[in-house]
Amino acid sequence: MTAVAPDSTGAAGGTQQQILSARGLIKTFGRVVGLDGVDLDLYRGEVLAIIGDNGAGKSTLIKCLTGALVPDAGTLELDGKRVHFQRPQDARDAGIETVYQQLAVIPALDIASNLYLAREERRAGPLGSVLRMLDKKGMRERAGKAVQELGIQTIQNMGQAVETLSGGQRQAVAVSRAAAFGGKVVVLDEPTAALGVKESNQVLEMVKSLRAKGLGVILISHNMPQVWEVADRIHIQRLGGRAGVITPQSHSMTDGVGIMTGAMKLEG
Ligand SMILES: Nc1ncnc2c1ncn2[C@@H]1O[C@H](COP(=O)(O)OP(=O)(O)OP(=O)(O)O)[C@@H](O)[C@H]1O
Repeated sequence: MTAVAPDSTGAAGGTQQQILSARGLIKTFGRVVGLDGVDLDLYRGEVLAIIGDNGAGKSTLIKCLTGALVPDAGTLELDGKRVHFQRPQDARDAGIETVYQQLAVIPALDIASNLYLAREERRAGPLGSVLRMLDKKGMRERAGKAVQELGIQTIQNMGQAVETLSGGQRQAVAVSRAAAFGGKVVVLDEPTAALGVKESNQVLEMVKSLRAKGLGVILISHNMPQVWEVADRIHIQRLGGRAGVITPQSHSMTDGVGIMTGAMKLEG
């Protein structure tokens, strides 16, 4: 399905292919309203940032998009088809990968093994035996290619244990894993929160590479300068609802914070 990105939200201007579309998502926790009817649109080859104050519903929203929570009401379409995710694996199988702040990597395993966690590739055993063997060499080669494609030059050896990597490099492994298998959408929850300036910049460069590969990227962040640097559009959550969608060109950081806190209202 091809949809035209609304001009008011500034997405690249022309026709853009919509990957993900959520309409009227509602999620309550007892009497607490997490989401009160939220719409979200994501296009191919764009970075959509989600910003909002604490408790605005950002995590609840991405959990509903990635199968970690099942919304009480609302619809989700991926590539124009209705999807109903009951668990994270459903979203992953459909092409949505999530990198949480607490990284889903196993420190003691090497990079290639982490990339292929729960997706190990096997090859035929010696002399055509029916026993299939783990294709370690093949996995390392392909892992190296995935990491290289994202422009992560600092990781040299795919056999290196992840626990010996820096924070930024670990994040890079998690993002590579998502990019190598996700195919369509990568969701990053505060990917730079625990990183220094140099490592944060590396992660932002990776985000740009994912976009250049045509993936849709959703980036939750409290770091406004980073959001204004990397996002194509910015979805603002406030009190469980979508307060508006802006772009770094249409609005300043001060405006964004104003909309987040309710000090400023978007027209229309
Ligand atoms: N499992 C839960 N049980 C009860 N209430 C919840 C649960 N998860 C979220 N909430 C509530 O839903 C609302 C939205 O929370 P959410 O975590 O989505 O916000 P957030 O924007 O991600 O906040 P933060 O920036 O602080 O992480 C909050 O009022 C929160 O207390």
